[in-house]
Amino acid sequence: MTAARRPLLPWLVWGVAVVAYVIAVVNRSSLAALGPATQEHFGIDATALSMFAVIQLVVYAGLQIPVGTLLDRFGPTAMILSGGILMLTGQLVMATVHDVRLAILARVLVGAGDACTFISVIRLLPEWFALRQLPVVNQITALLGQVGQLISVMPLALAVSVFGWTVGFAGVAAVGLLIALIGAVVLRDAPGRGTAVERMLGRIGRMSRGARSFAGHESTAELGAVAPPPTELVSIVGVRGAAAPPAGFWRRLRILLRIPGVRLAFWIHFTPPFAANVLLLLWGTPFFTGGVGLSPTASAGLLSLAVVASMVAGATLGPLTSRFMERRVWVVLVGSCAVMLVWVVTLLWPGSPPFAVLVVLVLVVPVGGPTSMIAFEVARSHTPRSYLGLATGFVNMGGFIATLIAVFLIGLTLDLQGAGEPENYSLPAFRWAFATQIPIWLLGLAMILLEMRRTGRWMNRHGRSLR
Ligand SMILES: N[C@@H](Cc1c[nH]cn1)C(=O)NCC(=O)O
Repeated sequence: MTAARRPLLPWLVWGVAVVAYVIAVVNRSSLAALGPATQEHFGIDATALSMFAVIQLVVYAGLQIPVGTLLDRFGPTAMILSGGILMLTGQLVMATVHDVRLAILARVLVGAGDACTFISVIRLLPEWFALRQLPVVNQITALLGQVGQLISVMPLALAVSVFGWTVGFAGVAAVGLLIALIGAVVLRDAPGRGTAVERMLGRIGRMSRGARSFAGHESTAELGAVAPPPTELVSIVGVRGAAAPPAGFWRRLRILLRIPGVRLAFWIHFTPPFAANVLLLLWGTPFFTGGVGLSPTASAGLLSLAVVASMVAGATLGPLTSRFMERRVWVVLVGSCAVMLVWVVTLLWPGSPPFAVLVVLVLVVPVGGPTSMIAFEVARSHTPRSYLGLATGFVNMGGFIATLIAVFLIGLTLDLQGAGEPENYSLPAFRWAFATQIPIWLLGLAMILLEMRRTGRWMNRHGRSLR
């Protein structure tokens, strides 16, 4: 095999895009290990502190559709770089202010930059990798983001405690600036397209012009706004209205939502991951310590095991869904049912669930995170190329909406039982609270089955086979 048949540039572009995503995760979780330091720095209570996290999540989820629209207009490189600049500006504000209102503005900027990054990276990959490689590359991308979460928190907490608040956050901003500068000279939307610097100078370099992707197609730069489907992106012909002249935002959204495969992808992102997010983001520690009565150390051990289980599942599911692409929606159904089943067994266990059952719980529930990545594969198979940014953003909202609903219902159910404070936590109260996840799974599973049938009929009509 010649060097020309094994292009290096896709790996280089992917490497820089992944580092940009890891930095986004570092920014996202930069307050995770700094709760007390943040309270002291701004003089705020725990409720105000939790507002930082909630605002950031709401900004992230709320911006997915606008960012997806901009992604289709300006391309992944511009969006990844803009995201990086927004996040580093947010961290510079965080580093320098003492006013809590400005700190909230800083978190809004960080949330907005974060919202630009993941879906842009996911949108970039089909331009550089072959259809069979994508499930693996997508999973490794998400998996490395998790590593970022694991390794970023400690160094930042250490930097803040040794060098102080300002230097710690300015340091994060400096790393972000470095990656943005590297991104400006490495990232390219597709083979044949220039880097950000080349486009600014109006001169596309030789490396960019001669670039080849693993997708086995020549440069897509000369193709029209809507190219043929070289990586199983659906042809525009199959989508009513999409071939019309450039449409406004609402019309584009309506056209997209008429495609059953896109709706199927949304529910695939909605159903499997929320239970893992609920455990890891908020309710894991209160349940294990206040509900089951474990020590904080045992509880932290279980949550760390959950992160490892999620990474192992990602590394396994990538090759599996690449090999059995035609069965990928069944993988989602089986994965979601397994997550629900293990929770039902834990909730119905007579008395306090033994440690072994909790170990099974934290090994199975996190599988939902990587399973939800299949949503992006399904979305890509059903979306015209010029709508793929919007579709990716729309689909990426699914898991976040389900997580916000579950987190809210669990808190509400605890409050309604008078068990909303740590001193009132009890196992029966947590049983009812976690049982509120069941209707969310049932809704998601029912919608997946419904949209699967509709997608099947749509595919028959348009002579397509991959669901
Ligand atoms: N489904 C998650 C990614 C994931 C993979 N494994 C565990 N989680 C997702 O969509 N993430 C979006 C993001 O911005 O990180």
